[in-house]
Amino acid sequence: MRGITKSFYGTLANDGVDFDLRAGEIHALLGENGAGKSTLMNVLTGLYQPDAGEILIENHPRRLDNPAAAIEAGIGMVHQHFKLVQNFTVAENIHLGWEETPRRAGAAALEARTQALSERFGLPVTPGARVADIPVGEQQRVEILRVLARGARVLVLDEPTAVLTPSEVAALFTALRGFRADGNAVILISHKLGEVLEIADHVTVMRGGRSVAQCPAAGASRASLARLIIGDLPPSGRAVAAPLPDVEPVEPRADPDPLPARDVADPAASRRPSAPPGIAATAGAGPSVPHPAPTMVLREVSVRDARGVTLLDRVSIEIMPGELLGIAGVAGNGQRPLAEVMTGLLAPSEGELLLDGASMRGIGPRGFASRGVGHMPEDRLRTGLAATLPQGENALLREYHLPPSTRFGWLFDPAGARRLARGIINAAAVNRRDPSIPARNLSGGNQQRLVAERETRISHRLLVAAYPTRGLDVGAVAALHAAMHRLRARGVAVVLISEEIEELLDHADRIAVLCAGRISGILPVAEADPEKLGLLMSGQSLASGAPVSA
Ligand SMILES: Nc1ncnc2c1ncn2[C@@H]1O[C@H](COP(=O)(O)OP(=O)(O)OP(=O)(O)O)[C@@H](O)[C@H]1O
Repeated sequence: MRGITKSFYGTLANDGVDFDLRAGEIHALLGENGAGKSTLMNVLTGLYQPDAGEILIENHPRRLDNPAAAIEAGIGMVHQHFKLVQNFTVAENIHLGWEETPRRAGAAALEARTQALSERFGLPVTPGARVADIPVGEQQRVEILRVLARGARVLVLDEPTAVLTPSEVAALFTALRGFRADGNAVILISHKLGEVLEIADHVTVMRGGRSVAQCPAAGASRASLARLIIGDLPPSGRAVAAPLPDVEPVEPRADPDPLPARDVADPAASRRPSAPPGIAATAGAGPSVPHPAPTMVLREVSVRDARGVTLLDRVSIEIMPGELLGIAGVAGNGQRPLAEVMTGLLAPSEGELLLDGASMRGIGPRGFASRGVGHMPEDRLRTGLAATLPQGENALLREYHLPPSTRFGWLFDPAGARRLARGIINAAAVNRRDPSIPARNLSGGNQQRLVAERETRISHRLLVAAYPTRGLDVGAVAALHAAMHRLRARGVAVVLISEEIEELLDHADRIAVLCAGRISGILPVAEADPEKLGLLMSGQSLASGAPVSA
């Protein structure tokens, strides 16, 4: 790619980018949120037309007017959000819209062809299974097979490991190495520097819409890559907006209803970050030390979906003030319903949920929010944001009915609302500060930053954060972890749902493990290690190694 320039309504997303890819390499494309990585790849795969610059394939200029033209030229991309038809089988998805699909072929023939492709590329799939019924890791293999089946020689992957378990990551990397050994090339967009060092041959770093460094991966370290990504100086380039000079800093929303003194005998003790009371209690605090009341209690909470399938099965947890509770487990084992129950989006089918000792029955998400419960959902674009609304309105979603968006408790104050929205956007460090930009036009990482700031602001009792660092660059990950610890130090309870054991061991006070909708164990972090957590995640109990009884 030579001198690729692409702007959106005055934002220069790519500014004269040069990018070289060689046959037989895995090339990592790195850069902070909003640096222009996805835009560059969307140009390469024919989704966007560059304003200037050209693409050369084997030294010949090539116009890629649409994704079909890119596929024709041997370039295919697997996006972060999969684009499969959930109700179709794996074989049907592979053959959909493919000109080599034989006419009038029955299901058996398509499945046999799929099986052959699966073996050829070393990507195991179940040809006859419905996509909705297979795990995310397999859905990703289907997406990759779709691209490879069409003869791709360049495979572009956008944060492919964000949704994979460690063993799925290992299997993916084996397949990518095989693809490389056949003389093909892979471009990998990633924020996970450890993985980049493990798999990549070459690295290109983007900053502010420009390509600022290329180097071999051998000899690089996490620290050296992080420095190239964030830079010693503030990010340069016109794609990154300076903070708005006229914006006053906004304070987190104050707790309108602080805990009465009798609930917390010694507020200082209960809110001491280094000694979360949940652990102090199990460590044998004497009977004379009054225990603080838990912030949230789930008692035998079950959730069933409309078809009667059990999503959560008699979950009991107490979350203490100032405690960071990690939730480990393979995604899809009840994380989403658990987060939704804790934030009022789902009502328990059975059991009881208490916040600060009071039943939350019949109280919806807005009631949870106004009592100080924030939620960073796993699906930021569909659940966390109104994608087509301006980012300023998205920033206000939790506070549009409160001052300074309103006066006298009922009168909407447009100037106050604008001030607050701009303050939130600033504090979120979103790279584009114009409040009128639709949320969907922010880069993935910047969408996540906006949700994080909006939700931590209102979390004066509890923050439920599901996979909150997905898509964030190294600097933003550190900022988010710091924000969680600040909440914890103020006595706010934090629930961190993550698939990354390291993240949980580094930040949590206790770790609960979800497996098949049940809590298979809860460990103080001092007693947890990857092996024990792995056993619990697969439904074994720690004592006997036997499966947890149903
Ligand atoms: N369709 C669009 N309309 C308007 N602006 C866009 C559009 N797509 C991207 N942008 C802007 O272009 C810039 C670069 O975004 P891009 O998605 O390429 O970043 P990225 O490096 O992939 O970031 P991330 O790591 O957060 O995914 C951002 O400022 C973004 O807001």
